[in-house]
Amino acid sequence: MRLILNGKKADLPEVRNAVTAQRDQGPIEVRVTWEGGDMARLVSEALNEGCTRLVVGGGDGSVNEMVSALMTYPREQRPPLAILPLGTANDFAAACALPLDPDEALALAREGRPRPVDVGSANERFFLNVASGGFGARVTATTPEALKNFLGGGAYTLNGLLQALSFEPYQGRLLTPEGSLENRILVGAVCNGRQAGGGQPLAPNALLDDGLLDFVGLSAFGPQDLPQVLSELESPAPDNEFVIWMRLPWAEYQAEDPMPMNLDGEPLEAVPIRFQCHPGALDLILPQACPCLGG
Ligand SMILES: Nc1ncnc2c1ncn2[C@@H]1O[C@H](COP(=O)(O)OP(=O)(O)OP(=O)(O)O)[C@@H](O)[C@H]1O
Repeated sequence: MRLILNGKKADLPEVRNAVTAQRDQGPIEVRVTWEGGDMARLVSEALNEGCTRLVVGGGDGSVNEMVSALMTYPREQRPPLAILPLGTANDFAAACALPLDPDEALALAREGRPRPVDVGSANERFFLNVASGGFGARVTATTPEALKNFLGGGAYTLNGLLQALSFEPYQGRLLTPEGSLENRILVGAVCNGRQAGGGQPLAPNALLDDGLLDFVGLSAFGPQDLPQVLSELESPAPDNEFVIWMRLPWAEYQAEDPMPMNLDGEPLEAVPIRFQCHPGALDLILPQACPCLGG
């Protein structure tokens, strides 16, 4: 088993102790990144040396780098991957109920059963967790709570929704296998995992192994639409007018101007953007009781 660790986290005593303790159970080789780009090189080295199980130690950004590196290899050459969550938010790991304790995470990495999971892509870039767009791409302390939480199941506030009225929406078209949808979107997300932005549950029912991505979004609305928006937030349905909920294998966003996107924490600005689900593209080691697995 080979652990590729984000160098930022390499000195954490709990990581060192966990590796030492787990070495009683069997060998763990450790490699450490120094900067962006090292992950791809270390993955290449691991595959050349015949590694049969990889562990990525870091936050969602490191997981994304690992997945992006693995996706450049043919499916049969991608070894099972485990996650040692060491980020601040660890949104992907948290939604998957992965152990946050390094000892437990490494034990699961060693003993756990690999499960095939989907990987998402936006143009030529990959994401394992969530691609968020519009205002969601730049979720900061000043983002109105309603936009951060609008799909979070009641976490939004009426005041926040009123603030959303002042935002300039992104005018575009979503081309899907089921047809084309003209939209003026305030915020949206394409979800393989369930949560992003430090615990925002954007797609609380998304599954990692359904071969589909959850497209969620909030369309621009006027003051007169508020009751309708509130009722759609309460009970999301596919035929909603303002709150978008769709499960699709792919969709393409077309627009005059690019919408800022954020793929597992990394920025992307492009038009068009083709979102694609790659079913079962990766074997991930997940807990037995992972809520994000359907099959
Ligand atoms: N030794 C290092 N020191 C600093 N940054 C590094 C190092 N090695 C890799 N990186 C960078 O770290 C980033 C990913 O880190 P990480 O996964 O911890 O991010 P994150 O999800 O933003 O985590 P956090 O939640 O801690 O902010 C990548 O952009 C990568 O280029």
